[in-house]
Amino acid sequence: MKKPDGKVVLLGDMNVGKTSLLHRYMERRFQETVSTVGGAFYLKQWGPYNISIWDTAGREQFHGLGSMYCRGAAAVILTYDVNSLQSLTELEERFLALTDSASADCIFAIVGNKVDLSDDCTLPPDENRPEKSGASCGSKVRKQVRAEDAIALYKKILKYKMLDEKDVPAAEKMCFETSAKTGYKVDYLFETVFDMVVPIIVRQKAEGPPQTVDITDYKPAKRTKSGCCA
Ligand SMILES: Nc1nc2c(ncn2[C@@H]2O[C@H](COP(=O)(O)OP(=O)(O)OP(=O)(O)O)[C@@H](O)[C@H]2O)c(=O)[nH]1
Ligand SMILES: [Mg+2]
Repeated sequence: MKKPDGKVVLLGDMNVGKTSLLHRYMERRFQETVSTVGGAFYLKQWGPYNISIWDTAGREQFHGLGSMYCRGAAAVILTYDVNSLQSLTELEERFLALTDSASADCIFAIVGNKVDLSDDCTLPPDENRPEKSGASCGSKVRKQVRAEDAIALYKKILKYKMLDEKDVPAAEKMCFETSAKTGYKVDYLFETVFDMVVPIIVRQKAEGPPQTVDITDYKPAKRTKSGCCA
């Protein structure tokens, strides 16, 4: 197997569509998924570099693995469901701390997935939020999370990381809305992130191998019959 030069990690609550986004990008289709167990990765050739893209499990029981997957990551894609405010809140409360093990110059992207369920129902900024999830908006569900909410989270991340807004990509550039189902903005998301991680990969390579063990170097002692990689 080719050795990855850099790592991108998808984090976020269960059911937000991390696996579906990765399938859509790598396999060019939307297919039924099962909730991820542990983690799995794809390798993507980007220019002269091999980038490993890690899909992690959002389920609470696998939470402890998150910081291991993030170790040395050049980028973290924090994913939520635009129809679930709770899934955005979880990014701050549960997932952000897992990124402490990422590279010091790690890029952060915030991705609101499943816009196909609500893309023509954006809540106007001056309107109160619906009381309950699933408020009707024509034939679609009203979107619960506004782009401004994601931008506010990005700014909180910069504060948490003690980064200056001037030194990092603008919030508007790093907050995306996607649909794994229709493919909307999925290529744009991954390709923007890949372009941004190249300088980090170049620096990481110049500095030599990391002193910490990388999960991507892990070689199982014995393969199961199915060759499972979960
Ligand atoms: N309508 C719609 N459904 C989606 C989209 N992305 C994912 N889904 C559905 O949402 C459910 C969860 O998707 P997954 O990709 O398995 O979610 P996940 O974030 O990987 O979940 P965990 O592995 O449990 O952490 C599945 O039923 C998907 O078919 C999308 O963009 N639009
Ligand atoms: Mg999954």
